[in-house]
Amino acid sequence: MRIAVMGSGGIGGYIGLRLQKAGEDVTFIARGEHLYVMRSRGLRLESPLGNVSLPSVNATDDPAEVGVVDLVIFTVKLYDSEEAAAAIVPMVGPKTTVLTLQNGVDGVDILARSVPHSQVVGGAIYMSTYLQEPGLIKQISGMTQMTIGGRSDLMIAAFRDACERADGIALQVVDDVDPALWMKFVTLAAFAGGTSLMRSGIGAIIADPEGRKFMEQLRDEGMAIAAAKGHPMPEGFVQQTTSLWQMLPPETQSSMASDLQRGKRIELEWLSGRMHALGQELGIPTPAHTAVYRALHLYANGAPAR
Ligand SMILES: NC(=O)C1=CN([C@@H]2O[C@H](COP(=O)(O)OP(=O)(O)OC[C@H]3O[C@@H](n4cnc5c(N)ncnc54)[C@H](OP(=O)(O)O)[C@@H]3O)[C@@H](O)[C@H]2O)C=CC1
Ligand SMILES: CC(C)(CO)C(=O)C(=O)O
Repeated sequence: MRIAVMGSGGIGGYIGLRLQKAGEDVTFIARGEHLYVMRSRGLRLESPLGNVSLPSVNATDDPAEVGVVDLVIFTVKLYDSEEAAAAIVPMVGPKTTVLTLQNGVDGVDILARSVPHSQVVGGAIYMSTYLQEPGLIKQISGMTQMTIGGRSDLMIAAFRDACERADGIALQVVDDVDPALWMKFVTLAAFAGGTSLMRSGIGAIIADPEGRKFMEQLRDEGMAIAAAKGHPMPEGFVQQTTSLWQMLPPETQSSMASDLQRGKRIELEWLSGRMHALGQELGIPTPAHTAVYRALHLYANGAPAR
């Protein structure tokens, strides 16, 4: 199958590399220095699961040059979504499926403003990867799980076969992905908000009684919002998140926290910002998410000038 990866950073670069290694025809859409390095030296992965090197990859910054593909894997940050969604249109024919693996619950709707809603599939991915330097993806834990929708979609069936042949991707395909998206949203909005605002790995936060309370508040607010939107968290969710916080290596923090530390833009608007907005719409108080949103808003577009 012909696959294009729109946004070849931590997640897109990782999935695209794994699929090309498994024999798929992959084109990476990228820009800047990363594109230049991929074109001249290929793409590498450093991973606890084993390092991988692709000396040669197809990479471009121009989706029109690629033409129509079978599957677009959409992995730009949420703040780049509107522009990137408009840019993929030349790669989307009537039989193309567009799979978003973005965090939050807005990815599908943003894409559906540029391509037909019926061709967009959502997915929730549990993985920790980032672009360490141009041409080099770093994976910092062995997590490889993703749950995506589109069980009756032919392109998703082909994608599932490709993932089975590939290393380092544990894929589950379901009919209705909304429960998985909302569960990740509630979990991640708390994790990203807490580790970003408290500037620490999860271990130190939950060892501190007030830090732990704040994490619990973030989680409980998310659960109330999700339930009011018709997506209650499953039985045992509270215990599950508590165990997750305890099991993760103590230094673990979210991708939003590491973007914040590196002075990059952050996906605040679609995580705590979305919880805050939904709280206002539904009349549900979200004091912890609102505090995260307001306190980090100054940094949403990258480190402010001093
Ligand atoms: N990284 C992780 O561990 C996880 C991330 N996620 C989610 O996955 C999504 C992607 O995150 P992540 O992979 O970390 O993001 P990255 O920033 O690592 O990668 C996104 C890439 O897309 C590029 N890009 C953006 N717009 C365009 C464009 N128009 N044309 C070409 N390239 C473009 C960016 O380039 P540039 O740098 O120049 O802007 C960047 O290289 C996010 O929603 C994130 O929340 C989910 C689970 C875990
Ligand atoms: C918590 C984690 C690593 C899980 O995939 C994540 O989604 C993120 O940090 O953005």
